[in-house]
Amino acid sequence: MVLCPVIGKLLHKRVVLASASPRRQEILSNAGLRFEVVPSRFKEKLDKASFATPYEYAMETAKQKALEVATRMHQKDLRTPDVVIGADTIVTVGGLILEKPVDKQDAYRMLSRLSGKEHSVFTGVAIVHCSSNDRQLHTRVSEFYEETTVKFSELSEELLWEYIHSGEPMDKAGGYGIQALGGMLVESVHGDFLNVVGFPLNHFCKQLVELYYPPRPEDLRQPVQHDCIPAVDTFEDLSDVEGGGSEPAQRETGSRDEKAEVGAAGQATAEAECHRTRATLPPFPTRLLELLDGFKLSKALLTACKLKVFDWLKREAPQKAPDIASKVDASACGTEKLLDVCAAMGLLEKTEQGYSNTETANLYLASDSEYSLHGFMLQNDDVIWNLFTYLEFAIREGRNQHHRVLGKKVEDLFQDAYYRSPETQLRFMQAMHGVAKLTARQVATAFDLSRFSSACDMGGCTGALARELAREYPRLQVTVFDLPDVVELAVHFQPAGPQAAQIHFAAGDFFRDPLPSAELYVLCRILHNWSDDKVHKLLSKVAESCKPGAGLLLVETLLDEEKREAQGGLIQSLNMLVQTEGRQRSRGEYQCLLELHGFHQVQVVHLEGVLDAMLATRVAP
Ligand SMILES: O=c1[nH]cc([C@@H]2O[C@H](COP(=O)(O)OP(=O)(O)OP(=O)(O)O)[C@@H](O)[C@H]2O)c(=O)[nH]1
Repeated sequence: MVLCPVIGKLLHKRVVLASASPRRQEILSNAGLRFEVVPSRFKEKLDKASFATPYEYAMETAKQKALEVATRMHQKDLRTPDVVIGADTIVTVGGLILEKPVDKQDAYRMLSRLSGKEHSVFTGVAIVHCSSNDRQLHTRVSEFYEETTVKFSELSEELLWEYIHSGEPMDKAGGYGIQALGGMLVESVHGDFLNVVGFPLNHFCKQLVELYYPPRPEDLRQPVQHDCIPAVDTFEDLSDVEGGGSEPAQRETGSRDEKAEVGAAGQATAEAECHRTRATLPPFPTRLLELLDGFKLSKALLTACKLKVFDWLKREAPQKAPDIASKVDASACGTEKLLDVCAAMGLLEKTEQGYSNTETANLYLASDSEYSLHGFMLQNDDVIWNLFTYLEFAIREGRNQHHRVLGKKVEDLFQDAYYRSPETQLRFMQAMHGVAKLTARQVATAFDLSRFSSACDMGGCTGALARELAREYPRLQVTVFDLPDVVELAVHFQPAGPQAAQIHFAAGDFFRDPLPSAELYVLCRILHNWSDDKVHKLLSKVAESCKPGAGLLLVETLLDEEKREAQGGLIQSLNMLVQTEGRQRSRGEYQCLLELHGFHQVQVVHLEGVLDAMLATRVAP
């Protein structure tokens, strides 16, 4: 049901939300709006000093975000949207404009400025109506802003840092999310709460009413409240039997009379249709259909990686579809379709001259980039995709599905599945190397580890994390402990450099062989592979090898205790089910495991992305 009937005016139009903000998406879809999401690429770098007021800055940014999307969609030969909505939320305090923090220190600066004070939150909104004539894009912009004042309690340093480490501030204006943990910092709110969250829904509906039902001259003679959303019977009066054209209504005197001239039967049918639509048409299931299409998008991304499309385009760009097709040895028509989808997903740029990589593709999808995830993509395409086709069996049986994919029994997960041939082992190691390189710096710097002089990275694979630990702590000696086959290949992943002397590889099986001695043991994305029994076995071996005061650095994606949030973590749970013998665990579960094995003083830091790091200290037994 659409509460605000004017939202229904947009149901027949192609509406695009030019925003990556999940909050805006949620607010608008809860209001029954059907829309596509195309995040804007407009860089939020307007000169703040050139605006007389902060809200003008927010409105202009919102407008530029929406116009960038409208222009890009029009140019890309996608169908020009009818309406593009852009928004920008800022916080102002003491004459300063605060946007999203760039790092934890920035979040700290913002939140300490807000502590104990009142500040304003402005959201600027732009509604851009688009039309296309002779391939030219025409736009009409309607913009507005909303202000809400929020007062914070005095925040202690401890609370402030705990909040920052939760990771919540990073993608939020002013460094807090009033709708979640940040709500605990707030003493009072004056004005529209949703405006603080990122989208002033009430004002938006009023703006639509103004756009689609501008007051008639006779209304203007009567005392009419223009800032209200009309009551439902007012809307009945205003109902538009055409169900909405692509333009907002340009009400002219007499437009009602024209409707009155419609034949009685026709009017009755149209009214009945209008009532039926309003009463029975449920909100369009945009999100559901996007979820359904998710696997097709993944497969398109994986296929483009497998065909090395991004490698060819990194070498030479722009290139037309037939040229790429001949290089990747594929049909021209199929390649063009794949390239267009990649462009629509924001992985490629499409211009008259041809296709080029976006920055994301150059950074992460080309196989020779420093932070390439190409190996991880291939592992997903060749192994994980197949395992997920048996998800139903995994759910029914409660175990991994390698036996179905491989057609034989798997006794030893790594030897029989991942390392069953030199090719599968290399692909697995390349995948792990890509992910580890991307996250190693955050893991190495999550805590101050300078008190340790030796570390053992258990199952450390190619040594990507060891390298970052060595870089961060020049007096640390790191042993990478992994299976003999892994150690043999790992040298190929180790670049020469000053850290090489700090890193050593030791071959062994951590379930069977003695562990190398160290002051700090690292288990990074290891325990989630194993059953509770094996986790106990491993932790007791680590505990036995530790002297009092030794550390254990555990890195995993932690589930929340109720297993409701952290979509990434919950998907990892399914991933672990189809792929491994283990499972994702919550912070509480890990804390219990650690304490049971004599590791106390557990500290937790949430890292960017989905990982969490826990540091615990071995106490005397
Ligand atoms: O209490 C809350 N305050 C603010 C937010 C979220 O903060 C961001 C504001 O950033 P911006 O307006 O630049 O929007 P982006 O997220 O970068 O997305 P665009 O693609 O639209 O630029 C916004 O997401 C708010 O929702 C919050 O969640 N709580």
